[in-house]
Amino acid sequence: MTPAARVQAAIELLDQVVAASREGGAAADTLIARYFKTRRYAGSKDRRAVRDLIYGAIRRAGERPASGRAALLGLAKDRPELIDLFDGSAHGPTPVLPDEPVAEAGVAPAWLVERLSAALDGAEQAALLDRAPLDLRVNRLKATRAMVRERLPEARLGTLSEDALRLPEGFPIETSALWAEGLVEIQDEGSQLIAAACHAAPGMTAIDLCAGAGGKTLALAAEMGGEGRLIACDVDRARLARLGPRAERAGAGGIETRLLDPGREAGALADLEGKADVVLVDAPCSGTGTWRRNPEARWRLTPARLDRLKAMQRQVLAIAAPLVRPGGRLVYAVCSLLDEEGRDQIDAFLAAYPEWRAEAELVAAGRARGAGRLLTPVRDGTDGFFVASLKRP
Ligand SMILES: C[S@@+](CC[C@H](N)C(=O)[O-])C[C@H]1O[C@@H](n2cnc3c(N)ncnc32)[C@H](O)[C@@H]1O
Repeated sequence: MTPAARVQAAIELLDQVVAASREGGAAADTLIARYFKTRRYAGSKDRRAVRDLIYGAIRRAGERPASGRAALLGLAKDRPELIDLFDGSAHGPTPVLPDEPVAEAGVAPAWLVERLSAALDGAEQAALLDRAPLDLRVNRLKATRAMVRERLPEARLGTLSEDALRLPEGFPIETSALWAEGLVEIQDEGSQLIAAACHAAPGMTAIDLCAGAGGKTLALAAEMGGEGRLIACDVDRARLARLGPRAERAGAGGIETRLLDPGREAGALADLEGKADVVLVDAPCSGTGTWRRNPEARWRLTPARLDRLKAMQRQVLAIAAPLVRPGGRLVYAVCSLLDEEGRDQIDAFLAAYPEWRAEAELVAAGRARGAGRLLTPVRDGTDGFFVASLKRP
């Protein structure tokens, strides 16, 4: 592909990304993969260059742009050499007209910036759009960090979690034997800290209430060493079904799964009431802390969707609390830096359950925020999270 054709491909794909963000369509990565599946003439260098243009344009535009072309013209403000490629050549973009729309630079839509500003300064907000490294969690059921490092000299030691290794963005770990043999899992170091904050140990009963595909369940399983009861629950059948093969690869046997019926969760969990040493509530959230990995997510969020997510968070907290045994703990986490999903939810929980206590020592990272802690890309080098640990008397 010529450089101009790459720009045109990026514009076409950005059009799709913009439409998908408006209509609840597929993620940018999926759209890019689909696009190149039918364009075999594009080599790996072309794909990389187009991808780089697309993500550069997405990261730069805070508000959802009017079109793919507007998004790319926005990027050209920072990379003026791109303007020369709007040359009207056979596969390239048409020349730029006066007064064409150009996407403005920004961190996020204005309503979101206003809400993020409660907890984050400008630098912390901008870092939400940095490029993320690739973090691994060494699976203690099968390996030690030293063993893995010997086979993976490119990896640096994570500084916050004792199981973490860090690789450069884009490292093809999923094609490695280490991954196929279940010695490592892809997991942000912040997620690893959240699982560690549960203090799961052999012999315990632990419930991962919002387990999804089991990223944190597998970390809990490694802590428990196959002894005790680990129950992974979710309302999403497809996500929960992905846990089985992952657990097998990780050598984590004996994990129970429970598919919950929305609105009837408490009934399905009645036998576990007052039994859990720890309940992890990795609640559904806006994902403002994960924009480094999917920056177009900020064009998808609306105030109404955020309200629905907050209602779900209140609901999963209310489902979780009765499951905790006296003296046990509930660990609440969201990959969001909005106070309304983090600090304020826990303030409301503690007002409703005044005898419960927030634990101050929960992760050796981040900064205090209300009754919990906030992890941020700029300070901790992790995705953004709020986490709190609540002890039942
Ligand atoms: C942030 S994701 C979990 C990610 C997962 N813990 C991990 O580490 O990969 C939140 C999950 O909560 C689930 N969820 C939403 N409402 C729920 C409910 N009422 N009960 C249980 N799970 C729920 C969603 O289906 C979603 O998989």
